[in-house]
Amino acid sequence: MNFADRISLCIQKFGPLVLGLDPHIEYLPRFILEQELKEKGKTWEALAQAVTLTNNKLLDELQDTVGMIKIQMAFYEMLGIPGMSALKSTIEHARNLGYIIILDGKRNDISSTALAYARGYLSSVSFPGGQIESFWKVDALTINPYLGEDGLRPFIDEAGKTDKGIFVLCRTSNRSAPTVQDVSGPEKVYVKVAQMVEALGEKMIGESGFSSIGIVVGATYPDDLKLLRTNFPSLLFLIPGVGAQKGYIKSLANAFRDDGLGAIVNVSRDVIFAYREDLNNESGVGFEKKARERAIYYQERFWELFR
Ligand SMILES: O=c1ccn([C@@H]2O[C@H](COP(=O)(O)O)[C@@H](O)[C@H]2O)c(=O)[nH]1
Repeated sequence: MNFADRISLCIQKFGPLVLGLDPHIEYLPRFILEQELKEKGKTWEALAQAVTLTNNKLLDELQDTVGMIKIQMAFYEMLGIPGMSALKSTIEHARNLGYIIILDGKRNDISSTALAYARGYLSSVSFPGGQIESFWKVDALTINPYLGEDGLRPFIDEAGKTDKGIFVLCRTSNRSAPTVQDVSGPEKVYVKVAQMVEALGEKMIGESGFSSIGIVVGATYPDDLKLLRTNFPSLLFLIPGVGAQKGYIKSLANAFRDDGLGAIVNVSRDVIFAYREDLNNESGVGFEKKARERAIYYQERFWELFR
C-alpha cells in the first residue's frame, strides 16, 4: 500500500493529528531530567536519555489516540551523537508501536547529494558487494524545494521504490514566509512549488486519490490553505502551526477533502508539554496523561470540522 493510502487509513482510524516530538530541553519533565543529570552528570548523554525516556512515555500513552508522529531532527542533532542515539531509539520504539513516522529534516541539495539523503532516510545504501537497508527507517521525510526539480527527483524516486512519502515545504507557517514564498512572476513561489510537486508526484497517486508526494502548508495562512486545496486536489498536506503558533483550527476545514481526508495536522509543544499549564506541577509527573488529554481534545476538534 502506498504512503498516501496508509495516511488515509490512519486518519480514518485515529483522526488527522500528528504528534510532534520536539523535545525542547527546557520544557522536559523535571523529574526525568533531574534523575538523568543526577546519574550521568551534566552530559549530553543525560540530556539525550531524558529525551528518550520522555518520548517513550508519550508514545506508550498516546498509542490508541494518535497514529502518526513527526520527529523534529533539530532537537536531536543539537545533542550530538547521544542525540542521534535518542533519535534512533525513538524511531524504533514508535515503529514497534505501529506509528507512521515522519522525519522533519527539511533536507535537500544538488541531486547527487540529495540522493544520499534519500537513500539514508527512505530506501537503502548500496556499496561494492552489497546493499543495506536505510539506518533510520522512517515513513516520510520533509524536504525543501529551493534547488528545483533535479533536487526533488532523487527523493521521489527513492520514496517510489519503497512506498515512502515526502512532504515538500510549500507555504510554511512562520511570519516571514511571504518574503520569499510570495515573490511572484506569473505565479507566487509557493504556488509554483505546489505545481512542481503535483507534476512530479502524479505517478504516486494511490487509491485514496492522493499522492505520496505532499506539501507542508501552515495553519497560520488559512486563505492559502484554501487556495491550495482547491487547486491541487491530489496533494496531501502536512499542516504545522496549530497550538503554540496559534494557527486557526476552524479554517482547517478548507484543507480537507469533503470526506475528511487529504490533510494531517502536526501539534508539538501544545500537546507534549501541555502539563506546563498546571503551575502546581513543577516536577512534570503525569505529563504524558496531560498530553493524552490534549491529543484527544485536538482529535475531537478536528472531527467537529466535519459535523
Ligand atoms: O512551516 C513549518 C514547517 C515545519 N514546522 C515544524 O512543525 C513543528 C511545530 O511545532 P509547534 O510546537 O507545534 O509549534 C516544529 O517542529 C516546526 O519546526 C513548522 O512549525 N512550520
